[in-house]
Amino acid sequence: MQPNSDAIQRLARISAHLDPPNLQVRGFLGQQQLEDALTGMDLVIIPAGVPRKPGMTRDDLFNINAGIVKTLSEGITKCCPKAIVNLIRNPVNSTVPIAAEILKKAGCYDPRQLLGVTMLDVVRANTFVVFNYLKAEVLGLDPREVDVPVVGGHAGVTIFPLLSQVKPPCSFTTEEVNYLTSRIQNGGTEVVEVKKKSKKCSRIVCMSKLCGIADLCFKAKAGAGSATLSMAYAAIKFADSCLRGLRGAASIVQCAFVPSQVTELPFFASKVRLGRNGVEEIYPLGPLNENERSRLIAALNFRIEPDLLDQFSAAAKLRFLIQILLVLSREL
Ligand SMILES: NC(=O)C1=CN([C@@H]2O[C@H](COP(=O)(O)OP(=O)(O)OC[C@H]3O[C@@H](n4cnc5c(N)ncnc54)[C@H](O)[C@@H]3O)[C@@H](O)[C@H]2O)C=CC1
Ligand SMILES: O=C([O-])CC(=O)C(=O)O
Repeated sequence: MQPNSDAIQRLARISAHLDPPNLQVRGFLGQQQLEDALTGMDLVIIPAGVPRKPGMTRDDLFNINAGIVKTLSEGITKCCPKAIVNLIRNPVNSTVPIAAEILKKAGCYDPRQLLGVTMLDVVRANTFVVFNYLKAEVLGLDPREVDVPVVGGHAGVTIFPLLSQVKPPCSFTTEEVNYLTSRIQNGGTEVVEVKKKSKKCSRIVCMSKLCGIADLCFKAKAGAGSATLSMAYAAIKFADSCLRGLRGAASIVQCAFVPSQVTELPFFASKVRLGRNGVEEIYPLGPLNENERSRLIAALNFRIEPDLLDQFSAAAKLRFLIQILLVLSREL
């Protein structure tokens, strides 16, 4: 649904019931109110964009969503150049570099302030690990304490759970690692796709039944879009961490897709420490086991398909996209 101004005002009125009582909720609509919406902001969260349909990859959204990133990033450079930006819109792996180029062009790029939101991968990873074989219960762990770092990016094999670094320490069989990795990497697709009776699905449903969560995650949207409520949860969790960092809280660590020197890729999701300036510290990958080392090589070698390159060249008529091509060619 494209919201009209009534819908926006209704949403703002409903959201005004949220606590704390001094919270102010205001609704803005369209390009003409963009500056009013952005002026003075410390944190800008960008979920606006088109979600994928069954059969699409996140990269298929590039051409549509890149334009929205451009408009909003330009608004940020004008109205709140010091704001921390949380980019949710897909493809995160490409929209973050686009935003970086636009911010650079406007002379207000601070790599500490641009964060692609990969929190949903971590939320999924934590949940799947907790449910998987009821390990948390068996081991007497508090599920809230479980923390699975997910690094790399936010698409397919670039979503890279570090299962050897789960806290509190857990050990997994090779079968469990394969199952969990695939489930975490395909979490978004699980929601987007119409349920198929494939062998893979039956296996996962069967394993889910073992964990008492029979079929909960399947056919969730069944062709009607992508994850919304779990994304809202992840977005709030991540934004809250950014805000606590901005207020000076210590030791706020989350995973995010950020400008990076951890690998040779210019952008990479890692554990980061959040603070008054946004990303204060990017943590190295830490010790990887043999399996993770080989999977990481697969993720780093991830290439865009030739037909996607054609789409990129078509879009390159626009000047900002030419800049992105340069970034992507360096990245890929
Ligand atoms: N980073 C992540 O983990 C996740 C990212 N996503 C991405 O978030 C984006 C939004 O997904 P949903 O919320 O499911 O879609 P949705 O269709 O439910 O909502 C998108 C909203 O964006 C607005 N919008 C569309 N074009 C716009 C424009 N030009 N300017 C301003 N607003 C515009 C629409 O009016 C709508 O309210 C998609 O790109 C999706 O792939 C979704 C889930 C997880
Ligand atoms: O899969 C999608 O299109 C939406 C998304 O990024 C996710 O749910 O992780």
